[in-house]
Amino acid sequence: MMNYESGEPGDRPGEPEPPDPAPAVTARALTAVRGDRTVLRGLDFTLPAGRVTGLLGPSGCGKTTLMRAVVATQAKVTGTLTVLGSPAGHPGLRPRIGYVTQAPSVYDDLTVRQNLDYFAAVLLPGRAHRAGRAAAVDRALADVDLTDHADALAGRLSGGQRSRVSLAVALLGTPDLLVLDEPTVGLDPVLRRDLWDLFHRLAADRGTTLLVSSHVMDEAERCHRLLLMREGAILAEGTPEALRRQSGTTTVEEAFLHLVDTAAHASPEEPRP
Ligand SMILES: Nc1ncnc2c1ncn2[C@@H]1O[C@H](COP(=O)(O)OP(=O)(O)OP(=O)(O)O)[C@@H](O)[C@H]1O
Repeated sequence: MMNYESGEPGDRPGEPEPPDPAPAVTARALTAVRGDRTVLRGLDFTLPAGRVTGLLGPSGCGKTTLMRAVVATQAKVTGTLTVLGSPAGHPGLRPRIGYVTQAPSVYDDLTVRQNLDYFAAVLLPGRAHRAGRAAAVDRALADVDLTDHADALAGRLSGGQRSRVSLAVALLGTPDLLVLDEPTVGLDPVLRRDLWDLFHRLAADRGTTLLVSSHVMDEAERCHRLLLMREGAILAEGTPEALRRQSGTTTVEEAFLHLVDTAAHASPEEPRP
């Protein structure tokens, strides 16, 4: 069921890209300090609406911090950050953004369906929404391919299944922006492929904007666009194809390494903050 369903050009990575739509997120001079370290250093980037943007870079480069800034859970952030037309953190954005952290947030002593029922009740309280809640839960279960496990206790699921319950919770409210922190970590290749298919289906069919982090470079090829990060800075931004072409390489991983070398030669003495 997790297949591409749209025939629009550019929906599959590797196909000709249509012009980027208006940005769903725009960051200018985005800086974040954690402890006594400047973790994001004056970032400029955009996330086009209705596209899957991959946020790639080595462990510790600041991917989670950038995501936390976008969903406004990160303290000590400066610069300008506009999300879905409002400043990041605007109360009106809360129901429009889904955020899935690296640690699955599920109740182990509840079944999969009970977990979703609980979060649906928080999102859509009251008797008037009973039918809407049931429909949202059924749809989210189907989205993540867990309908057959709806009555299983969450505590008895595999790691990958638990992550998918977390993702289903984030999908309950039909978010316009979905921010996913390393959602495919530890998954087998088939599940990874199915999840990426789901991400593309959400973008193509529902117009959802997705920001998906990974430190595995081979996932880059699955994205419409990429933000390549290193040491708190954006090294490059563009389609996988454009990044490969600009650096004269055949893979995004080689492009990344080329960009790292180029940056090192451009500023060999640059001090680290
Ligand atoms: N609470 C904190 N106080 C101080 N420094 C922190 C804190 N949390 C994270 N950091 C530092 O901020 C930097 C960026 O961390 P972040 O979690 O954003 O990186 P990441 O790219 O998401 O890493 P990973 O891929 O391992 O999840 C790291 O050097 C980390 O050590």
